[in-house]
Amino acid sequence: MSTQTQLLDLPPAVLVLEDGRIMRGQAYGATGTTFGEAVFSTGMSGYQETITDPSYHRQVVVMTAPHIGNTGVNDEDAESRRIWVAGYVVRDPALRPSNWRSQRTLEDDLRDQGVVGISGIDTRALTRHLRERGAMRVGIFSGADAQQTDAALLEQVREVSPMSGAELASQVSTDEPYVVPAVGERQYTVVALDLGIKAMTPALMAQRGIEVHVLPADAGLVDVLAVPGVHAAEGPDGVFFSNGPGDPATADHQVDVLRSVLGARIPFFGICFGNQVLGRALGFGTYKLKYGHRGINQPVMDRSTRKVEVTAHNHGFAVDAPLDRDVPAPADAEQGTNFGRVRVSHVCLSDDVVEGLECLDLPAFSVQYHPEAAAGPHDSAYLFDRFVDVMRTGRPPADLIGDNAHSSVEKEA
Ligand SMILES: NC(=O)CC[C@H](N)C(=O)O
Repeated sequence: MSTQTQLLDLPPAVLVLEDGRIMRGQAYGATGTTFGEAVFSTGMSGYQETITDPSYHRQVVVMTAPHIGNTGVNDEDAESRRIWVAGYVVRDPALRPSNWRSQRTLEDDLRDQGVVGISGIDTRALTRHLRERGAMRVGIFSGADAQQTDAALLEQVREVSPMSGAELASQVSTDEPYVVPAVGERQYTVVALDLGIKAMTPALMAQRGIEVHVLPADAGLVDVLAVPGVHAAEGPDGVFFSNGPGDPATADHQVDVLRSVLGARIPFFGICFGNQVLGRALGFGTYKLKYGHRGINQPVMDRSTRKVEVTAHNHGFAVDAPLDRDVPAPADAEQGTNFGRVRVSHVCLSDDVVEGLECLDLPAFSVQYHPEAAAGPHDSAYLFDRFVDVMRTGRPPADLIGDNAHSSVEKEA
């Protein structure tokens, strides 16, 4: 228990993992009860972007950095309209934020939005536990709710539905389509399917002259094709599938839409959930990682340039595709499609998890991590330039390596 929070006589709180491990602390944020999947994030900064990332819907996030909240929160850095984490676990929350951009404390926002958290937790021990046993269901109970027997609390946790098999994109997606205008002259029009999109993604596209038409997760091929491109004969110049919460094995609708998009040779880029949907559309499976990748310091290699990037991650599932060779898309034999060859383009250097896919015969690619880097390093911003180059030429990304070095907005800046 931290001395800082101990001094403050806060209501008690208890964290109960589905395997029976129980940790005690103090109420943080809203007081009450919450459930979700316990996962840990290793980012030392960027907590505001983390909690507002819709991909964290139904997840209780444990922060491994011991001090959280030091720079407060502001009206500019949120990645969506609200906080999505189902619960928040910290060791030593900052009692008084200090930053020129700070407008409120982190705890104010958690409390105002009804997000139940817990502080004073030995987050290092909890992280090691999750790393050894895997991500699992968890409950946080605080105030009066903490006054139940451990057995009663555990029983409630074990009734929560697991992340595997959960379809959640429709719960976080926009209800209505909206447009993010291009900065400067409009050069391309892209349809972005909102499976849990973060604000930084359309912003980075807009900076590159892209007008982004964000559509709800249940949009069909007809809706996609109804958006006219600047150059394309029919439909938009490109299609993008965003990050998002839940199990990609449930995304059958989006897989069908994407198969049609690929069949029409419309340039495609996907991030995170979008990468998993591309994997499935091409005929690969997805699987659940033991404890996932979450944080802003994961080493990934772009295998076409052999450059290593430090990258932001938030994923609990991954695509099951062979690393050692290019393969024909399994869907071609199984579904009668004609997608051609596929390559794993990016790989995580910590554990060899597939971090990107590219088609060798179609203008389509995706990454499992977050080039929009909110929060995180900017090493991977070139992928948005690669998307522009793929739209400009209509060619597979591997044909263009070298070209994209010339079109970086960041380099011009
Ligand atoms: N950030 C994301 O898009 C996450 C994708 C998926 N929900 C996963 O956990 O792997």
